[in-house]
Amino acid sequence: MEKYRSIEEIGDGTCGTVYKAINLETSEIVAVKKMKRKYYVWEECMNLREVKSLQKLNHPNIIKLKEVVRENNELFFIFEYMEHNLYDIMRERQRPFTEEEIRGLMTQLLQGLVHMHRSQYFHRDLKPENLLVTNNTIKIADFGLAREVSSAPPFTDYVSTRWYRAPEVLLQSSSYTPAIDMWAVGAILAELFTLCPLFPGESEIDQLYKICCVLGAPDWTLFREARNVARLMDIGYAEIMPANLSDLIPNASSEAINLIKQLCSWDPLRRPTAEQCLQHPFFYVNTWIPRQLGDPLQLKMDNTRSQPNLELDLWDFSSKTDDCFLGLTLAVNPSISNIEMVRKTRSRNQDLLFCSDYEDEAQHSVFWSLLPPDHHGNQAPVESSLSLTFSSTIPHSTMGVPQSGGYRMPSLQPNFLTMSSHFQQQGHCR
Ligand SMILES: Nc1ncnc2c1ncn2[C@@H]1O[C@H](COP(=O)(O)OP(=O)(O)OP(=O)(O)O)[C@@H](O)[C@H]1O
Repeated sequence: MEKYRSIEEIGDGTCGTVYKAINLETSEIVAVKKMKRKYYVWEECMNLREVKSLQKLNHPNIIKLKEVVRENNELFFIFEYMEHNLYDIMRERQRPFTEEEIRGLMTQLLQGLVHMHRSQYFHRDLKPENLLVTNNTIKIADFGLAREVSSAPPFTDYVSTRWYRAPEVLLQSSSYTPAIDMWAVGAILAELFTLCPLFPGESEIDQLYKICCVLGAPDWTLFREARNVARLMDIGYAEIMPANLSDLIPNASSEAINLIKQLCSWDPLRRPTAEQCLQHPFFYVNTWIPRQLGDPLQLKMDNTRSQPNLELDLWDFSSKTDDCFLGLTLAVNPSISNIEMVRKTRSRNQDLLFCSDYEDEAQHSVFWSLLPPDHHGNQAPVESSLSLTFSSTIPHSTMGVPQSGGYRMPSLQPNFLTMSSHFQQQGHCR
């Protein structure tokens, strides 16, 4: 890692800490993700989903993995650097995005997804934090959970961010499809309009409940797992009527509302693919006349937007060794359900998101706050240091000698480096 000097820490995720760094040989600014767990053998690194998937995915809207370096049993991913993530952009935003801006972002996201799904991968953890943005270009990042479509179910090792989690995953279906990414796209699309998450569940049950409040109860004749909703939530789910999405997202055009509705379908089979989305009229609207914002719900510009907790599904924890999260010791348990059922009063409308009528009583509504609370072995001796370069634009260092444990991929060019503690000396790495 001696050719990289870290500049600042820019992200701290579940699997790794991300630093902005400079390549001293080329002066290129990069993002270095230092994985939190140790990696003692090179094969283990190359089996990581992030490596396996990104190595195959080459698209302008998918983050580029330039190099993988293992040094002192620590693993570093070198990515192209992006200036922002969509979460920060939304949090800091003072005014809503225009529909034109949203179209631009969504088109790119969908194009990246078309490529990913066509390449037989699905992401499984799409969320605003994993969408990186520089100069209006958006790129999908964090492939730590990516899976091959063809890989055999059951998929029991799923760890994703609750607010963007598809109902079939919440309902513990063990064989889900790329349609779970499309659900997340629907939730992100809605959020781009309101700058607030559409389904800010505080626990898995609360998550399902909030989905019910917006979509209404699922039709179990069409969607097999739907009957679990009633069992899990201990409610007569048939009584929950859908909310009017146009009330929840008053600044969205009818085309946008229609697309969100399709993407956020209970039944994964009803969700459009990324390719189909790009054909949706939402992407062909030239002019749009904003609707009157006279609804009880006013769009709340909320800069104190919080992050969802990341949950580890500990009872379903995979025994597979290639999962980056196996090294984690931190588990955040789902918080208890905190559904607030209040009477619909004008005075609270600014802070509350209207959800749906409840139990057929017109004056009763279910709300949740638009201002959720903030929550959001011994070291083995040094044996080798090596890296793989994924981009031909990076000059290869030829220092050092190949180690016997070195792993060579047919399509990649190994780039062996001498061991160095230079990167760690910057005081950023743990
Ligand atoms: N290439 C990059 N350029 C700039 N910032 C980045 C880059 N990659 C990641 N980041 C920042 O670091 C954060 C964490 O990165 P990443 O999601 O890859 O880590 P993680 O440990 O897998 O996180 P998670 O907890 O979401 O699984 C991102 O949300 C983003 O803000």
